[in-house]
Amino acid sequence: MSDKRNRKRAPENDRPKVNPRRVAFDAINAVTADNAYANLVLPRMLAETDNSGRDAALATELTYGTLRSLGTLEAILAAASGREIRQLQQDLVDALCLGAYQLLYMRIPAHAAVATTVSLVKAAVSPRVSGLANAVLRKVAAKDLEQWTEELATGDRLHDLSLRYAHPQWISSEFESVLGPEELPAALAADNVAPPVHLCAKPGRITKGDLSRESRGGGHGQWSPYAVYMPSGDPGRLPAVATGLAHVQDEGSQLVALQLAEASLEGSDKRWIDLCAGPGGKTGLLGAVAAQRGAAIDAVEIQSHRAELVSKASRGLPVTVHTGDGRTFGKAGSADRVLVDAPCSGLGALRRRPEARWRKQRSDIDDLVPLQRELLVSGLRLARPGGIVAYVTCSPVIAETEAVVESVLKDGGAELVRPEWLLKRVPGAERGEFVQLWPHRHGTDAMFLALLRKTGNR
Ligand SMILES: C[S@@+](CC[C@H](N)C(=O)[O-])C[C@H]1O[C@@H](n2cnc3c(N)ncnc32)[C@H](O)[C@@H]1O
Repeated sequence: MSDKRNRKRAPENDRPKVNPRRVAFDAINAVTADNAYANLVLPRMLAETDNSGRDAALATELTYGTLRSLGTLEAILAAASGREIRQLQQDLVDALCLGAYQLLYMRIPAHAAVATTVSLVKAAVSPRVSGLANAVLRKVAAKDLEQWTEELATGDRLHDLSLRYAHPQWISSEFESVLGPEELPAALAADNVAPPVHLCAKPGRITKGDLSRESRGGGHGQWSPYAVYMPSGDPGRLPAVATGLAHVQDEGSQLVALQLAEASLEGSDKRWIDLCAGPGGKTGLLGAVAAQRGAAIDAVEIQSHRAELVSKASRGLPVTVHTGDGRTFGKAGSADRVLVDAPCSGLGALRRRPEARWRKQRSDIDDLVPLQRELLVSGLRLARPGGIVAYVTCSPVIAETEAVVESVLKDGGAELVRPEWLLKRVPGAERGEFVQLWPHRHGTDAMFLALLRKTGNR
């Protein structure tokens, strides 16, 4: 076992300097062995080991890149070692994947990648298996990624693409069902590129220009009127973010929230409900828009710690946060606009969460669909006749997007509305009567939106 759990935090001045490969190994091992999330565990480890600048960038590339490519790396390591990868101890697999990633995906010379990984295995796994590590990595180094993926290709198109772009085959298949075969490689490739941080300049609180200057030249977003791209650095350190004038939010998430606010509506427009609000990105943006229009929002979140995040995200805005179940919340017919940003598989945000694709299973989606359906039904119950409901997921998968909407529409009392505002701004976002954004087309997460109008009593 690695000794990471025993490493105590040393006083500031005599903290041990830990090399970036060891930090990456510890982070990868925390993800594979302890189910940690890389984006939470790595920044903490970097801070604890005083790694910053180029060392931190190297540790981040090694950790994120290795985790993203795990399935492909394991397949190559299995072929190179001539054994099932599951037969090896987890720490050794992690170190071998880290070494293979450097050999196949980075421009690190083979002798350096092999030597540093063998040293790491000696120190962090066991000297007994360093010979095995050396032999396996030398075999991996004998071919480049192209040659390995050709060697492991089966001729099954989806299998071969999934291996090449490091996705589980079932995810490739789900994307293909929406996109078709031609665009699939681009969609898979886009998941392997870390996106810039997207900021949202809350309307009426700070301008895009001021936020862009504060974030040292972050460019204006392409689609959302409030988006600023932050090229590098910690957004939490920006005064505008620290004081709540701006927040971190994917541009696609901004667009779908704004589409709810921009949908045309006759009659009263004062009471909005955000039915699945945590952690509060959309509530923060919609709260700022509501403040400008004299409307108010009830934000509902079932998990209390996430409800606290919503309160923080909407400080100073006309938002009341409720910890509760969106399926039973509120009075029927009481809302003018309702957002149902349903819990979903998150397959539209794989580029942000390096390990996520290997953790999810198709059955997770089947488990979510009944809840998604109930939340949408509740959203329609809460809307007044003529009121607007936006059903949103951060996933393009048919079962949790259009299939949910179509099954709810069958019950009557609602009709689809064309999301005009968004479709005019964003070319290539039309998916039948719905919106579908994509990382490879729009540089946003793959957000889905259906806009519905309540036509009668439900
Ligand atoms: C996709 S996230 C929402 C993201 C959020 N709208 C934002 O933009 O930051 C879905 C949220 O719904 C919450 N949730 C799950 N089941 C719920 C329920 N029955 N009622 C209310 N919230 C629920 C989850 O805890 C999660 O925080």
